[in-house]
Amino acid sequence: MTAQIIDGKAFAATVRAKVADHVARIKEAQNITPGLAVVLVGDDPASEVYVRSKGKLTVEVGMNSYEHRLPAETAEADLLALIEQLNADSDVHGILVQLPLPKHLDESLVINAIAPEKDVDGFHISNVGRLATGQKAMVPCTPLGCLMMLRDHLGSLSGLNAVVIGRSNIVGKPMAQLLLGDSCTVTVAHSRTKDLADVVRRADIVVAAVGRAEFVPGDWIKKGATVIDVGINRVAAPEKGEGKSRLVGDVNYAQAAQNAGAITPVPGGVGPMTIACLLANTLTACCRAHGLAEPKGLTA
Ligand SMILES: Nc1nc2c(c(=O)[nH]1)N[C@@H](CN(C=O)c1ccc(C(=O)N[C@@H](CCC(=O)O)C(=O)O)cc1)CN2
Repeated sequence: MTAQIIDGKAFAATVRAKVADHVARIKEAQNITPGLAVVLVGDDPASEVYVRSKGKLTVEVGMNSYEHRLPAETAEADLLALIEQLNADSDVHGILVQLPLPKHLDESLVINAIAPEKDVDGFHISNVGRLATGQKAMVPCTPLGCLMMLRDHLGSLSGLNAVVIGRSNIVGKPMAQLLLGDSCTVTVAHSRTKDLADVVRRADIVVAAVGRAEFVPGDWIKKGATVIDVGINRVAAPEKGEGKSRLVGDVNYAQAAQNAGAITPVPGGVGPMTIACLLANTLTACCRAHGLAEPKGLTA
């Protein structure tokens, strides 16, 4: 069997088109433009790229983009004051603080300072609790993107065995909650899971989010399973020339594609869905703030 490729780049483009369509309609009917504020502290090169891309795509879907770039040595009190100001700004419907933050800043304190209804990353403790208890929440973008791709590929997920490898607060735990919400039987596996290979071999859905290059070999994948690879790992690629590198996921793609029914590639799988879902969440936050109907198919 050679797996069907789940093209996250193409799917993300369809999500952004739906967002753009809905934004145009609320602009026309309500004279409201959703606004997203992105805060970048420091000069981490990867974060720079992601923030630039977020700003560009926000404008492309017709929303207002507000970028706040602060120096790496910014005091915590100054960052909290900026968040306070954004919380109070009615033109700003979504606030995102790009992670990771410089070491001297307390990530939890900063995230929990964002008004929960503007927390388009879904990392605020109140959104975490709401998702875990099945209440309306802002849902973290990466797991939301994975869920959208799974629903699009499989239709109903009800009754399927799903394994999430990785238990991070940002991906593993919310992913498990979302799969439970769609009536999967969910196992959350991690580095201390006994007989991990056997656990994965029973799964109809495998979500790999361990952050270790090609950690999951192909012979762990059940025939016909759907594999969602969240990992983005840069590894040396001497075959491309001296000092060159390439991106790989947490799954050995070439091997897994022999067994899986469908699989997301890296790059071009889950990654592009993260930003598409950020835009979807900003639109959702705007609709909730103004008591408007929420966009269909763009939330959990
Ligand atoms: N506040 C947040 N910080 C971070 C998040 C987040 O969701 N919220 N996620 C990551 C970074 N990230 C978005 O911020 C992100 C990562 C990767 C991609 C992506 O499209 N990757 C491409 C490959 C890119 C490359 O060539 O290097 C892909 O997978 O195809 C988008 C967004 C950490 N911080």
